[in-house]
Amino acid sequence: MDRRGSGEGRRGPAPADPRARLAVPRGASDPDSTPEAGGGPVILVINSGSSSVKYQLIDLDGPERTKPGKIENIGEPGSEVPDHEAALTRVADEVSAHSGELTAIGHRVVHGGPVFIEPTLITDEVVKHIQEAVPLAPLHNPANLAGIEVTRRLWPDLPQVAVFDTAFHSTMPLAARTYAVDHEVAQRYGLRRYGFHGTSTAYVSRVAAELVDRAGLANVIVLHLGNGASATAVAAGRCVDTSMGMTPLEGLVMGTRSGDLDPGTIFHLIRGGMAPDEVESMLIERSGLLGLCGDNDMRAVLARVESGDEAAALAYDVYCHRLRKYIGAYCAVLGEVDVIAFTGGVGENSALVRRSVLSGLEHMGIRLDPLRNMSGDAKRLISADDSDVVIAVVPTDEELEIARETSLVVSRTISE
Ligand SMILES: Nc1ncnc2c1ncn2[C@@H]1O[C@H](COP(=O)(O)OP(=O)(O)O)[C@@H](O)[C@H]1O
Ligand SMILES: CC(=O)OP(=O)(O)O
Ligand SMILES: [Mg+2]
Repeated sequence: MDRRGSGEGRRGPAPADPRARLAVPRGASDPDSTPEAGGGPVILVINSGSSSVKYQLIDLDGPERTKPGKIENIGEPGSEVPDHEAALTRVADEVSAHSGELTAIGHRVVHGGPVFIEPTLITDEVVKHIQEAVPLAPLHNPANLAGIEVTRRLWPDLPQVAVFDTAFHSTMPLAARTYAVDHEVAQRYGLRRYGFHGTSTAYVSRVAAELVDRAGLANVIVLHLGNGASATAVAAGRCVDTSMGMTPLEGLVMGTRSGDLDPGTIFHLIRGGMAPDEVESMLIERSGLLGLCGDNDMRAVLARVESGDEAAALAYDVYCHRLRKYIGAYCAVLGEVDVIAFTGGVGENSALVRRSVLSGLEHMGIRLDPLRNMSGDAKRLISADDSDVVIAVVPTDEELEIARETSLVVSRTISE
């Protein structure tokens, strides 16, 4: 087996007009039909965020899909989209030509709390549990819920499925998911690590394992670097450790979140006069790259580093240092690493970040090929031929993963 593989794994060209394929009539509008009745199941995937709603229609038989849609600036001053109701009504208009073909709606939900360890058909009870997890993901769950509430009203007859970021990490061993705090307090308050970005990590780790011909077997470190950022150690398809914790605040430096810090700093701030809510919003909304240099978009940070800006350079160095530290830690956790996979907006697009993060790790058998690292934005291997560990760029596809999981839940429900 050549663990380094040959390099390119580009997807085939997209059909000229994916909508044309989706226009094939489906049986899903017939209440007695199964997802297979009129062809492949067609899933509307909704990723409802605090200020944006991303959506896509996916026909799993192809898979064919519409262009991803995104409605931004929800509720912001001057925006034509005052709230999630308005945004999702717009989505309904956009997909109305296909609404008769829809089999189900799949929602990204960031925090599943202690209850959900797998994708779940949405009921009132499920909504209640997602609500209970709002304090654990205050940037994400309220927006996810807003999306669910509106689509349940707009499409009352369609099955709706919640696909949780936390689900993939439910296999995390106790030693990795347990905080070393007073046991009774931990029990009473439900303190434990959950981990996030699980849908993306499941997809990327599977593709990465296939890239090295070790499907289901490979040890993979997935670095999901988007607005939120996380590192996960995956052994043979199962999460064994991940950088985010009880909430999506722990771990790496992110666009606006601090990641790891001494909990003592929080008491220091509270004793110094800051209210707990103020500390929380400072740490999740005004920290990370934004807190360090005033920009949370990595492209802007990189442009400023280029022009010699010191604050941006420090922000960049802190970001890369933290990431390098987690890679070292997860090499230790996994013992042997087959692939390090970069994904998310930063991970997929920034050759510079990948280079900075991996520099100095050559003695661990982690060697980047500079040209492969620079070329293109598609799925590919970027390690040097003499690297012991394969390094890969794997564009994430949370939407496809959500569509697949949604379809599985719906099929299972129908056959029960
Ligand atoms: N060419 C690029 N170079 C560096 N960073 C990039 C590039 N393109 C996108 N990004 C970064 O990706 C981030 C968004 O990542 P993405 O995964 O799309 O976010 P989300 O978490 O919202 O899904 C942005 O903050 C931006 O800084
Ligand atoms: C959980 C999380 O951080 O998600 P995102 O990267 O979409 O903010
Ligand atoms: Mg994302």
